[in-house]
Amino acid sequence: MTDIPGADEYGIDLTIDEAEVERLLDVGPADVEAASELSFARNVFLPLTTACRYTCTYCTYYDPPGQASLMSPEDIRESVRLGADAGCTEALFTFGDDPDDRYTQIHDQLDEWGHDSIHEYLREACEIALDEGLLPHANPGDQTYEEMAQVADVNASMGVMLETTAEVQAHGGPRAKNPGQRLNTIRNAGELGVPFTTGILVGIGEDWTDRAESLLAIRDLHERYGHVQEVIVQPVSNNERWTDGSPSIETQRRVVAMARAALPDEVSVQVPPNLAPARDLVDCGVDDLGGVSPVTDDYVNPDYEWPALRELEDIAEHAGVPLRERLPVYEHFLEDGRQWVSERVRAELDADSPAGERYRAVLEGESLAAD
Ligand SMILES: O=c1nc2n(C[C@H](O)[C@H](O)[C@H](O)CO)c3cc(O)ccc3cc-2c(=O)[nH]1
Ligand SMILES: C[C@H]1O[C@@H](n2cnc3c(N)ncnc32)[C@H](O)[C@@H]1O
Ligand code: MET
Ligand code: SF4
Repeated sequence: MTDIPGADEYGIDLTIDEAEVERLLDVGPADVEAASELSFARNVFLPLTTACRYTCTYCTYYDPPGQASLMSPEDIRESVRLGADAGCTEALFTFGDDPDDRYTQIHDQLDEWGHDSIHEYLREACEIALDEGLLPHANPGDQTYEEMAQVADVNASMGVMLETTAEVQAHGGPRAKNPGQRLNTIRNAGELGVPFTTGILVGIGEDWTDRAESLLAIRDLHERYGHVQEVIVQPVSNNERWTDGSPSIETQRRVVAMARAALPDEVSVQVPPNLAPARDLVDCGVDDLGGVSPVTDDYVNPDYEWPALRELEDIAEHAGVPLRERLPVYEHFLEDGRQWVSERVRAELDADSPAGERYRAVLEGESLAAD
């Protein structure tokens, strides 16, 4: 057992070995191997709703009740079409947690469009993306098993950032994220066999021991289910609500090395190239640059523009490794004999359609020239 807040409540029983924590506290950039290639995905970002039950102090994304918006099915279709035309493969749905819970106007709007819940609407949104030629990757924050089960077969992969196992001020107040509930979401994905993205948010008040413990918690869940495809090491970034700054380059180098040392080889370590100094981190074990968009902003961090493909190539060149485009679901999940990908998604990958051709070109490594 651990003392992670909320872990008992959700029946999360992790084995975190003190000696492993100690080992990770000693790891630095010199102790890990640099990756032999860098991957990235081309995505379009769909901020389904700005309503959120939480009020994280670093977050500029959420709007208070009364002001929050909901993308319409027409908005969604227009955005995914733009993305498909620009050669993207991923529809990234990231939005506020349980928005219909606290905001009556969101609930009423969903009701008007014939939906009982945000997850029912998310299902329709994912169907639109699949129809228009993109593979959905949804991160709706915390999800119960039933909620995730409602959308699992229309997603190529899903995600939620663990952020941290510690209780921090930044999540404070009456509407605080609960680490137990986030771990429960990651476990639900494992139970449902959904390829999963998670990560830690660095610089929100956690200490080094918390970072090691968070990474070991992710490793423990991955060891049980084999479903974690990547772990994002995300530095918190300044915005109009958060002015406490980002972690230093030295801290980021050490935490990336710690992530690489904590996780098995098949789990990628991702840094977002718009928020992190990727060039200065590639020798610390980073092997993925995440989803970058040629058509939409990073709505979570709107002040930080996506680098162009050319800049990603520069980062890879600086590291002396090839740059490779990937799909939102990592390739080993497609090859594995287990059913990681639903019939619905598999049909799109195999389809005799322009989208099917685009997906296969990415898998065959023939995509970069198309930019
Ligand atoms: O554009 C962004 N993409 C984010 N992504 C997208 C990510 O870069 C890609 O969607 C995945 O690598 C899959 O291709 C996230 C995905 C998750 O599952 C969890 C958290 C994030 C966080 C961000 C983010 O802040 N901004
Ligand atoms: C989509 C993910 O974006 C992260 N997120 C929210 N606000 C910030 C910020 N200021 N800087 C960096 N990441 C942030 C959260 O961890 C969320 O899970
Ligand atoms: N609300 C979700 C989370 O925090 C996803 C978007 S955050 C801007 O995980
Ligand atoms: S980070 Fe996610 S959960 Fe926190 S307030 Fe922003 S949208 Fe909500």
